[in-house]
Amino acid sequence: MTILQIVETAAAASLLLTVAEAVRRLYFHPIAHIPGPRLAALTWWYEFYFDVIKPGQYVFKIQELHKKYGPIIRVTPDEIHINDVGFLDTVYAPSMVRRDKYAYQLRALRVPGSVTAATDFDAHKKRREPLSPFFSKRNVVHLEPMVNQKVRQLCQLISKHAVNETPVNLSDVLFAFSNDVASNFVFAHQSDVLADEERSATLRQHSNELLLGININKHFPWIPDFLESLPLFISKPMMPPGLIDLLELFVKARSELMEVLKAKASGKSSDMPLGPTGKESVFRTILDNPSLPPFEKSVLRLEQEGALLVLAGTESPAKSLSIIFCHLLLNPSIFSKLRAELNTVPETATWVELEQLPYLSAVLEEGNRLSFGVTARMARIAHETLTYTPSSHAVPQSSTGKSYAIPPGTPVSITSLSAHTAETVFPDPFKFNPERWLGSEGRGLRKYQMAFGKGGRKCLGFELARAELYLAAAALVRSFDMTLWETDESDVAFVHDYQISMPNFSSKGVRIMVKKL
Ligand code: HEM
Repeated sequence: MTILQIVETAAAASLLLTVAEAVRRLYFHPIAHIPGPRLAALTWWYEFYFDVIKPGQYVFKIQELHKKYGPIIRVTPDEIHINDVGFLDTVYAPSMVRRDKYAYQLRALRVPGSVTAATDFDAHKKRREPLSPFFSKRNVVHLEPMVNQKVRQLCQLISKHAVNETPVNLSDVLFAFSNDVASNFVFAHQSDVLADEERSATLRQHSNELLLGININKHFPWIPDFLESLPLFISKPMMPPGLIDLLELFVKARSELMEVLKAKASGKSSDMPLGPTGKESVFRTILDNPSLPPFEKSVLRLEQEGALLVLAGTESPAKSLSIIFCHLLLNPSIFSKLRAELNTVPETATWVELEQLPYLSAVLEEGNRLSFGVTARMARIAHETLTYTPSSHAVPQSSTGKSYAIPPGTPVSITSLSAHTAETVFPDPFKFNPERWLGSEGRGLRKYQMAFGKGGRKCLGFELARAELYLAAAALVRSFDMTLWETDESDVAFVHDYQISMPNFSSKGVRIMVKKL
């Protein structure tokens, strides 16, 4: 056989295989009966187009596709999306129901050793269980003075701008605030990004740049794999600054871990008051856990766990608070009502006391709803056949009411965009309207709040995030008169999906002018 014949045979064979696979996906695939565009069923390039070429748009395209194809659609060759909040509890089932995560989607995150990246139900449970007491409400209450100290520092920084009559980039300083809180909470050390406003701005910008690469990581994981496999002096000039920051975060997590290992080996105990977990840091919690096997305690895994906890704990609380303040300042009557309610409690009110305030709680719920939490599809995989029958919340309303069997092993998701804009539960969904969360009807809406996820994989940092939101929002509203500066609603609008919501690329963040009260 000549080389030409070999090439021709190989080309013919691969063409034949491609056609056979296309036919399988269209007609013989276990989800071939699910409606949707033929291209999405045929190839992941369809998703790639709306993820990367039309940047961060697939989540919006999916909403459009539902209008044409109904409340259940096939969004990639393997995956289903459902636009029906009546099905939320089935997809994001409670923690005792076996649901796996979808490995393909986790490629975006690049922290395989973290709790959030454990695809298998049992592996996830093993990782999450030792962490849970550290992130419990009791332990967050114990660490509340640390959060309060950061809130005071935040207020002092903003006060300086009041004196100098200069604008504050709230997005930057809130990023520094939540980064410090997350680092100090996880590592039990004193991180102080808030002390340096310029550094805060740079870190937030780098973090944005890292997020902008996240959709490419999912489609082409070999690109960051390749970069990371090279010696740093070669790869560093090619890396986006956010990836360099991430690698530095791994190094920081590793050095924190080494300190903990040293203290553990020497039997030295902490001189800090230890609180309900009896553990000083998250690493100590994991290392002392008797039921975790040694490989779960390896340095490589733990540095990824530490880095993920800081990353997850930084972006989202900062984003929610920026969104909340932008809407409060666009709606002065809501701001005044909130301040009036806050003035009914002493300035020293604790987080648990602030939680009793209905209007503050409603403002935070509404801000979290419009933050959309994790905006990417967070698919879950059931081990049993699921049956989807459109509920009264299905979008569009199904005229046939036809049921669909979803075979075991199929990734299924309902995005936070679908859930938070469901008109049957959130009428006029893009309006900032805290009133909708008030009273018993308002409380009933909480089961549709997806900002923190739902079920066994719900946000681990939920209580810490709530403490930050209550304490920071209350302090800022009570301490300052504020107006937006060169900022409008478009600076907090959900325009691109990069795992979290992003506004127009030209946005500089939420900026305000302040007067100290
Ligand atoms: C407003 C603030 C926050 C929001 C909106 C938020 C949102 C979310 C969401 C939606 C998930 C589920 C992701 C999924 O299903 O794949 C999640 C998971 C997680 N979050 Fe948060 N989060 C916030 C704050 C925090 C904080 C402060 C921390 C820790 C310091 C944290 C740590 C985590 C971790 C470790 C997970 C993975 C849990 C697991 O897989 O078991 N989050 N978060």
